[in-house]
Amino acid sequence: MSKPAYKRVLLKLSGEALMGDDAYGINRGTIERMVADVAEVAKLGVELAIVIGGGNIFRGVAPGAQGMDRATADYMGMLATVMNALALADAMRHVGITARVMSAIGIEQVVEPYVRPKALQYLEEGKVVVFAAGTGNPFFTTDTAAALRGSEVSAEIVLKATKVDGVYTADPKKDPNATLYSSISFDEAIAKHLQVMDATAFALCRDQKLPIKVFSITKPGALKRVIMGEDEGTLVHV
Ligand SMILES: Nc1ncnc2c1ncn2[C@@H]1O[C@H](COP(=O)(O)OP(=O)(O)OP(=O)(O)O)[C@@H](O)[C@H]1O
Ligand SMILES: O=c1ccn([C@@H]2O[C@H](COP(=O)(O)O)[C@@H](O)[C@H]2O)c(=O)[nH]1
Repeated sequence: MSKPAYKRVLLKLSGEALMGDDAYGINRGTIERMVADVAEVAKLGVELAIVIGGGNIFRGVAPGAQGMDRATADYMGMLATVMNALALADAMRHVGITARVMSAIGIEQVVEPYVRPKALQYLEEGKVVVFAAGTGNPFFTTDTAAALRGSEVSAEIVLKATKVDGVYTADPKKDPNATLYSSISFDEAIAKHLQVMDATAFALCRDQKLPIKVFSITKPGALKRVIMGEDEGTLVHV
């Protein structure tokens, strides 16, 4: 039987994808499907560190944040990711996966703080680690948190599980003529201002020689195919 292509990965899960067809929030069926995909690869023995986005909650409250100072709005966004992380860990518990949530901002009564050696210990023990609250700093994104935590835990690759099936020449949701790359270099993705991830995340991964795979979290079996090293999504490389 073929073996997974990776021993340790950083999986960036789209917050927005969690809302499924709803206007915002967490759709029960969607989170269950996502967790079933995660459980399938965790059971293969792959060490999984997860960063979850917050768009499903944050974009729902965004109109109320209009006129607010940017840093305050960003802290609200980070808190949204904590809610998603808690929901994700709870859904994993239901399917027999042990997960630990670690937050980049101090809210000890709710979740334990991010401590790198502890995160590494959990991964070595086979627990799934969910990194909440992004980088802990405003003016960043959870994509950058994925690049940062992926580098810190020495993941072999960042897997960006999102709503589109890879990196396109333009946003495929806006441009019907956009075409899919099977691979692209960091320099080209940055130079072409491809918005599928922010430039800070691309630059950090490039500097750390940490490849990124962008693929669809809504496509059945895609996560497993990526983990098995099969042809799926777009590879962003040095
Ligand atoms: N060149 C491109 N190729 C692919 N997708 C692109 C491109 N440019 C823009 N996009 C958009 O980027 C989106 C993915 O990035 P985004 O960070 O917005 O979402 P996410 O990471 O899935 O969600 P969240 O921020 O809630 O975690 C896609 O849904 C797509 O519409
Ligand atoms: O390091 C970070 C991560 C996130 N934020 C804020 O949270 C929201 C939601 O994150 P997404 O990456 O868009 O899912 C983001 O828009 C920021 O406002 C942050 O400030 N710092």
